[in-house]
Amino acid sequence: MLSIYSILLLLGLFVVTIVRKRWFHPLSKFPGPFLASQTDLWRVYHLWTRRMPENLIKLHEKYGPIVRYGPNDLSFHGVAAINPIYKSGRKVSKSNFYDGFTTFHPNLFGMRDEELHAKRRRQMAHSFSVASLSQMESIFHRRINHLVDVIDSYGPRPFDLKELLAYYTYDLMGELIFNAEFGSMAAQDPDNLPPINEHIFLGCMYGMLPSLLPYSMQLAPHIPLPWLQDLLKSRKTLRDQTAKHVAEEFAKEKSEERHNILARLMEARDPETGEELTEAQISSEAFAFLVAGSHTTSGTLTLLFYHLLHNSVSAKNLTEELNTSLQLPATGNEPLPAYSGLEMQLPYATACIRENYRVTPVFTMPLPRTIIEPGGTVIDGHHVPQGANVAIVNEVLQHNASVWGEDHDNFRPERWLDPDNKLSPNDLLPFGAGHRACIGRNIASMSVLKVLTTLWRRYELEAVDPAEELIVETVGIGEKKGSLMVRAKLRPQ
Ligand code: HEM
Repeated sequence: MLSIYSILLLLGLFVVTIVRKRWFHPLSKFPGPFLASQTDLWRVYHLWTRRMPENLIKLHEKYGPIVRYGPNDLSFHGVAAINPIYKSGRKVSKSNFYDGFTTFHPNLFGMRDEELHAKRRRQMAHSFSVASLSQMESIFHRRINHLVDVIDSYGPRPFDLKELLAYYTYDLMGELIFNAEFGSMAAQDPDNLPPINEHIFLGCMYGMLPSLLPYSMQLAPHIPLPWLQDLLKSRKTLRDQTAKHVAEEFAKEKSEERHNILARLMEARDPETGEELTEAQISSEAFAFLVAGSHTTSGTLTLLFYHLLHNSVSAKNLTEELNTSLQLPATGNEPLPAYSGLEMQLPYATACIRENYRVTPVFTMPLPRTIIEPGGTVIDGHHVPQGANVAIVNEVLQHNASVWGEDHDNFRPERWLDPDNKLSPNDLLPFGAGHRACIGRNIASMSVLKVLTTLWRRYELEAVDPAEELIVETVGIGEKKGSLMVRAKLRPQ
């Protein structure tokens, strides 16, 4: 039994800890919810609600440009914070949040060692360039034509566009990365898709409780929660499949010319040292591509189609632009136009895509950086001490009324085309910023523009429920809640 003195001592320690964290902590001058200043569990709870970005937007409206949303964590919502947080080189580094994503081997996304990252990025960058991807454009076209065939097969019947886009993206990634046929569009069975968002959820959960790492990762297999065990099993399956595809590619004769990311990575050399990537490194990167690139792209496309299907002005303007600018027969599986130069040719479609990234970005997890500069640094006019974690949640930045106006909640592509109010795409962060920005953005951009133009040009799409309200749920990656049921009619020639 604890004596009364021990209980009083524990109580005293408890109170001292609370007082210290709230009033004597290096971040105590920054406002925020009381509970957030005390425990990381506050953020875990908000992640669990699937509404973290919305809640952070409200907190910024209440507390101003900086919110202390964790004991050692600050969220910023001003454009002026982008450069010091994401573009100041070695003054900051990825925080221990990212350890939640590097379960076995470090990969480009999760690695915190900046030297290692710089080397890996040098080795990989060329494989993701537009020039390199242009040689793989036929893969995009094959996958889009398969999507078109499936939509055609529905005739006047309604179908879930969100689901088809998920199959399209997953199969695209399979062929683009591994030259493999994942077959999800052919099967049209959602159970064939790996639970990628759940992987992200688990990664964010681990990462938001960094003091429990690595115990949480070691304990997880022993926690008898069926959903957790299923998730760990499917994560292992995906990892094993990835390793198998990589091993197969390594076993192939090197003489034949191959155009896929894996083949490119096998040929890749560090331009400074000539060093190659090992099979284990490629395997862990390929796994990360599937996780980082599949649902992000299909989720983005789903939201884009939702906005266009529920916004008659934008829908009409887009139809007009595609009819006049795109020299494409509306029907038939003719070759799709090349990506290069397409954005310039289609300013309205480009504005729609940009506006979708602004109003409903999918990569909504905080992207925290730790200040490593001795003496701290100045962000948006405020001194932040060394050791603090600082982040911008892109949805928070992109719903800052002082930047985007009072109508920031509305999908209005015209805002990007207004010559009197020049907005800068650099003030958006859908793909992050600086040297850790998305390496796969060219793949995503090609997919989004090609799928949008092909489907919109070919079909008159109609939402089954034109009054459906949009709900986005986010587990670090956001997605439209529920299905996106549509009907498609071939446009007249
Ligand atoms: C619409 C689709 C996509 C979105 C919105 C997106 C968003 C992002 C964001 C915001 C980051 C920065 C994370 C940070 O600062 O911590 C990132 C990084 C990354 N993304 Fe993407 N991404 C998309 C598609 C892809 C694709 C298709 C791939 C791969 C095939 C990919 C692979 C990666 C990798 C490897 C990183 C880490 C880069 C580094 O740290 O050097 N992403 N992505």
